[in-house]
Amino acid sequence: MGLVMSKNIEVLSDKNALIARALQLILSRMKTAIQQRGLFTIALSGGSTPKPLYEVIAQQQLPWDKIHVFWGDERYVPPHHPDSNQLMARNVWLSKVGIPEENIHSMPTNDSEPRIAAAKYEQHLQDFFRSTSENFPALDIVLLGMGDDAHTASLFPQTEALSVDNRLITVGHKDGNMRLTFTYPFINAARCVMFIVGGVNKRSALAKVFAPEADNYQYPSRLIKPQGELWWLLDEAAGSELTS
Ligand SMILES: O=C1O[C@H](COP(=O)(O)O)[C@@H](O)[C@H](O)[C@H]1O
Repeated sequence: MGLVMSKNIEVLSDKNALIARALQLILSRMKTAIQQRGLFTIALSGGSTPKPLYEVIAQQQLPWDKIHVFWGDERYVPPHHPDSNQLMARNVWLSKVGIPEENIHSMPTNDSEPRIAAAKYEQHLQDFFRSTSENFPALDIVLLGMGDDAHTASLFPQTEALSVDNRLITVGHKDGNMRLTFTYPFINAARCVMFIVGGVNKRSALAKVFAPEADNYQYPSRLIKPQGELWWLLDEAAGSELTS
């Protein structure tokens, strides 16, 4: 595993400033990716925090045919279920722009066995990136959130998913509910990993994630040490104690 290239922590004044900064970084990395490689790949996070970001991305004039959207995690529910991460992104962003359906790489959730769905999505990624099982593909951006238990994607504290280091996708679970998730080494292979974290309820988890020593299995966001850029974008409510 290579060295972490750069770690950037920014505390923005409020949620609007947080979203504006995330948008600026995404657009800049998108421009570079399209200039250098002809396409831009991004993995989305779910939950509530990124919704206003997706709404504002939908308002941009972008080369949609060159943009490929994946998900870093998904709740194991049908695509129209209110908990579905892809449903939220489709409703506020993807259904509102001219992105080709084949550029939307949603996680499959229709197999009776989530393990089979995880293997299918992994194969889809390997085929798309033309990588091999020894070679983890690098997305241009992996967007992440963080729960108040320090989980990220669907890598929850003290779960088996945290020890999977030889796959791209595995099965996670929260309170007995199954999920699909990128594994931590796959996230770490990205060119840029961007956490977007807001709200006072995230403060104590952030303190543990940034502590010089703490249990990685109790605070899974600590496992994220990408080979490319690492951004922690925080609003004042979440991040003020980190800078004081
Ligand atoms: O369950 C999830 O939660 C995290 C954090 O969500 P937030 O609502 O606190 O922003 C999210 O990053 C993850 O993708 C999602 O499945």
